[in-house]
Amino acid sequence: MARIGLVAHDDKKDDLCAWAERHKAKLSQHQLWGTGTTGSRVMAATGMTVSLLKSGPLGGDQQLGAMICEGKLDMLIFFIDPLSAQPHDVDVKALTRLATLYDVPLANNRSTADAVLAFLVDRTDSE
Ligand SMILES: O=C(CO)COP(=O)(O)O
Repeated sequence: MARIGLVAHDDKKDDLCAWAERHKAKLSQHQLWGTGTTGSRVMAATGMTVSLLKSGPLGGDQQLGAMICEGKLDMLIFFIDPLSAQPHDVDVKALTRLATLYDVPLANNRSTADAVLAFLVDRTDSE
C-alpha cells in the first residue's frame, strides 16, 4: 500500500476531485493524505478516506514536505495553478523541491498524474 499526497490550488480542486473520482478503484487501495481543503473536497466528492493535514497556506504543504523527508510519502499529486499567485509560494516551492530531492514521483497536472498512478500500480504489481 502506497502513501499518496493529494493537493490542489483553488482553481484546480475541481480537476483533482474529478481525477480522484475517475481513479477511485485504484486510489482506494492506498493510503491518502491531503492538505486541509483539498483533502476535505476529495473526501466529499469521492467518499474515500483522506487523512487531513493543515490547509496549504497554514502549513499543510510543509507537513507534506516533512513526510517526504522522513520517507513517509511515496507519491505526490499536486495540481498547481500556473495562472494565480499564491501567498505561500515559498511553501509550494519547498514542497516541490523536496519531492524532487527525494525522488518522490510528483505530478503537477492530470496527464502526469495518470502516468504516475499507472507507474505506481505497475511497481506494486511487480513487488
Ligand atoms: O494551498 C495548497 C497547496 O499549496 C492547498 O491547500 P488546501 O488544500 O488547504 O487548499
